[in-house]
Amino acid sequence: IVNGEDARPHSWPWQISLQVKHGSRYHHTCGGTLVGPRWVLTAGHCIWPGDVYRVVLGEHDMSVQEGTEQIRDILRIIVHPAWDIEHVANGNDLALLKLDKSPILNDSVGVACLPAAGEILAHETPCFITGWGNLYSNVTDSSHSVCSSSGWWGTTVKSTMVCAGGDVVSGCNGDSGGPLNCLGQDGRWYLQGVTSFVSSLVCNELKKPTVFTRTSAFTEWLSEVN
Ligand SMILES: CC(C)c1ccc(NC(=O)[C@@H]2CCCN2C(=O)[C@H](CCCC[NH3+])NC(=O)C(F)(F)F)cc1
Repeated sequence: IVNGEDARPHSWPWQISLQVKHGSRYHHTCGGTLVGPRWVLTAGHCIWPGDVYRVVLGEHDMSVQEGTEQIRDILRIIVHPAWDIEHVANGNDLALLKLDKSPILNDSVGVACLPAAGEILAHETPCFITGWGNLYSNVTDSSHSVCSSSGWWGTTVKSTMVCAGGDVVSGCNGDSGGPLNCLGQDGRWYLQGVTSFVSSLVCNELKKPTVFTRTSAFTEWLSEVN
């Protein structure tokens, strides 16, 4: 996250760290969100065939064993069938991870709410991008019409995506797959987006806000799996 700030520990209890195994060690590669007792939603572009992953929940400071961490192996990886790493602009940048067993839900580990099918964010809805990605870049979404205009992302941004953040705060590498957390009318936080891409020049490039996969466009696919 560029121009972000340290979160109060465990204030986003559904935020997970997706870790990839290199040799005998695991390291953080992407964010993700616990969306069910045994299901994590992340970005399709985080998954590389042949790699071994694990999920760490209840994490805050990665350099310290805080006692709240829960580590789970992954039983099954379901990448969205229409995701194509060669065509990021087509969208569908999603993957569902089935955990070998449910984590213990407590103050540090919780499940995020999913929005209703087709729900479109009201402008100025309070949203936060969270993650352990690169630092140095509180966000408002830019409307689809602005975000897909020329000078901005143009036709790269599809209606199955949502833009938020931008020239100040943005997601950055390592935040991939993490949540766009937005406050609902009921006072609950909703997973409105899954961090997909930023400018390849600089994470918080003007008129290139962070682009998220809009979860409300994938309600059907998300409900299919269990
Ligand atoms: C759709 C096309 C015009 C396009 C738009 C933006 C990019 N951005 C990028 O490549 C920048 C540079 C580092 C990784 N990155 C990204 O945006 C990667 C996804 C890359 C997938 C494609 N290789 N995503 C992230 O860093 C993010 F934002 F999720 F945290 C690449 C291609």
